Amino acid sequence: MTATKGLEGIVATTSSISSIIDGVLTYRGINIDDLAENATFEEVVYLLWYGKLPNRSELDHLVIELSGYAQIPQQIIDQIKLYPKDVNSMAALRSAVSSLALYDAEANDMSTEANLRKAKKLQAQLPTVIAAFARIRAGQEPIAPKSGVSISENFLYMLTGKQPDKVAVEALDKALVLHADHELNASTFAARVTVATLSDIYSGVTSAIGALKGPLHGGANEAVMAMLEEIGTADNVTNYINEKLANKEKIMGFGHRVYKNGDPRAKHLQKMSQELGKITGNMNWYNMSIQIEDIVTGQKGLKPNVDFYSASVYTSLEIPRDLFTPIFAISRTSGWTAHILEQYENNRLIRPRAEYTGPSHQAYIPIEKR
Ligand SMILES: CC(=O)SCCNC(=O)CCNC(=O)[C@H](O)C(C)(C)COP(=O)(O)OP(=O)(O)OC[C@H]1O[C@@H](n2cnc3c(N)ncnc32)[C@H](O)[C@@H]1OP(=O)(O)O
Ligand SMILES: O=C([O-])CC(=O)C(=O)O
Repeated sequence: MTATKGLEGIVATTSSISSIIDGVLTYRGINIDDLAENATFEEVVYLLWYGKLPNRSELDHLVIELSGYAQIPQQIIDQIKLYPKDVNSMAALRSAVSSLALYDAEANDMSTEANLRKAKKLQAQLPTVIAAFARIRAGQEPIAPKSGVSISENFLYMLTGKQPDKVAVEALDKALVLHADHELNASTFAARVTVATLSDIYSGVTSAIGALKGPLHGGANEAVMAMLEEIGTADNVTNYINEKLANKEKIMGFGHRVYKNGDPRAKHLQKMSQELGKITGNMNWYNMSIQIEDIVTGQKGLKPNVDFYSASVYTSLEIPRDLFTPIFAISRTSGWTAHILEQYENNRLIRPRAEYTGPSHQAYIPIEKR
């Protein structure tokens, strides 16, 4: 038995949800470029769950259904109020989502209908949890979700208490479309491993949130913004990046396990970053990002991934830095739950082997002789 470090190149499951073939990403066979240009997030959520695009009435129904599930139990709000004010936002989300199961009477109902319903509740409630967390730590009361409104609009409304403008809603919605699913990424794999024991969907999504939190995965978008803030202005970019590369440090938001010639999602986020920079009148983050890309791609051949330009996009939307990864989780809940439902449909316990590298033939030494 020989281990493959990081399971690189190992095909661990079949899936009909999303594919990355020759650098092209599709959801249910539809190119991500088409979805980014044309689809709303709810259309993509429907596509991932049901395997086809919704017609008008199916889409309208899903928007109403999701907004109908968006309210979170008072006990979750009370619990968030007890969290330390400076707690890590992904740790808060992980804890709150785990707790949602405690207040769902069908949390352990494993029927297909109950699991789809719980996928909808999770998709609807994550944005409410994150907005409530952000307001509570700022000393404000949480705002209840509106009914009949899209996830993007509702999230920005619950976060700020104001009706968000159309540009912001559309930008967030496109970002959610772009982050919704990505084959067998680490957090989706974590979700599938968890539910393959026939554990419940809340456990699967909680595992996934824990995996997404890390800076080698979803946590990179926040790390990118921390880097941009540390650099400060375009004048400092060259020295900063050259020094990092010389020290063999990783530049967050670059590189990918699967894409070696570039992440097809990055160009959409780059364009959004530029457009939002023009609208807000602050091109600093975009200009710095372009300069960083030139140096990192020029010197290392590494291309930006989905996390790189999403950092400046969310900053232009005035979203606090530590909500970037939770927003990724809002989007990826659609993919996680689609994969969990697919796993249940054709389940087998996921249990690989390890190549043992420890000592062998060791004698047991009685404790008094050690
Ligand atoms: C949504 C997402 O999860 S997208 C990914 C988000 N993560 C990041 O942006 C973090 C930065 N990037 C990385 O750490 C990596 O590129 C990963 C985790 C995305 C992929 O990792 P792997 O496929 O395991 O590649 P690995 O880390 O082994 O890198 C291979 C080589 O490229 C280098 N490299 C990879 N990424 C970077 C980077 N961002 N900056 C500098 N060098 C890099 C490594 O140092 C390594 O060099 P070496 O062979 O000289 O040791
Ligand atoms: O697929 C991966 O390894 C990481 C990624 O880009 C994603 O999850 O969107």
